Amino acid sequence: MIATESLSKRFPRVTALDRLSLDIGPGVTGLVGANGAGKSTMIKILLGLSPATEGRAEVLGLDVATSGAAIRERVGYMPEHDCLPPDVSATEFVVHMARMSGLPPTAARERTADTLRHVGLYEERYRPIGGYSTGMKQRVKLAQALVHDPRLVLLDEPTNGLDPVGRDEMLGLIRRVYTDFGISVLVTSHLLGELERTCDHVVVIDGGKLLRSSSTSDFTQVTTTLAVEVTDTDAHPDGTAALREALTAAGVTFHARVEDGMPGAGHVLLLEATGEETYDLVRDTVAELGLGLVRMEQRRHHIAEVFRPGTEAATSRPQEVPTR
Ligand SMILES: Nc1ncnc2c1ncn2[C@@H]1O[C@H](COP(=O)(O)OP(=O)(O)OP(=O)(O)O)[C@@H](O)[C@H]1O
Repeated sequence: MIATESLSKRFPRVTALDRLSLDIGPGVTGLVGANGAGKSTMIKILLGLSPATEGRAEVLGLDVATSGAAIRERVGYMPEHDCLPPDVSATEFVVHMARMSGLPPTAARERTADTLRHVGLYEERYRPIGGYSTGMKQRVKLAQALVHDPRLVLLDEPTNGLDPVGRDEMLGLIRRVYTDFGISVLVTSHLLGELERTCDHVVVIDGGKLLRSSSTSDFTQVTTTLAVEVTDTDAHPDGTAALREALTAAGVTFHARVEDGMPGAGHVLLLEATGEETYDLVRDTVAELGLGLVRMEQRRHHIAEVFRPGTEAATSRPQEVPTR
């Protein structure tokens, strides 16, 4: 879908992209990086809107340096910033964009109705955009990127400004763009956690340089860390401490860090599992102490660790890439 070779973009005072070589196939790909990492610059180059300083890039087999117009016919683009006219309705705007992409009037109207329905805009689509919420505006921006039935869409920070529910809905929509319509997606974000759930492949850039490009499952392989949470009892008012003591005596190694557990339960102990026998030992020790086992789970790596090598990100909340 997208291939770049030693792609660089230098502005007078900053190198936005530094010899980036990438090969992105079909599916949903996340382009992750802190603010200023070079994500928007990359998208503009891929659309043929901004020339690279060095290197080359191809989108759908077309050279960005010479085939910008042909690329923009086949690729949808959702820009980061608000670019919607406040005085027209979503229907009028998206029909206009469909016509601009070359669709005849009837097809443009039909495709607009379908696309707005798919992004979850119904009766509101006849009201002026100026009165829309941020979430509705983001949906209109997504609809205009999809209306001409492209093979690939480039979405620049589509979850920006959305609350957690709106963000989840937008991520679900993005996933369906590929699963339901077969349109591949390149989506940028500075929130690592959200792309972990949505993307098949993740590309991480920092200061214009490629940090890592892997399938999401490679990023999130299981670790040898076991998280265990138990309840307190009358006999053991601090069940977590009792379990820790018993397991330490049995030779189990613990991570220095503990986490807060569920309300009413203790802390979450993080221990090193050497194999199946560690699970058995934990289960038997919990039973011997008469504690309640709230959870015992093998931890997975999180994409956030790319930015904090050697640590284990234990949260499932979206994690912001540290700003440099
Ligand atoms: N037209 C320009 N002239 C000069 N510098 C620019 C220009 N466009 C971008 N830059 C710089 O290039 C770097 C990368 O910017 P870019 O907008 O691509 O980052 P980003 O990862 O998309 O971040 P954000 O999400 O904040 O837009 C930044 O340091 C930015 O200031």
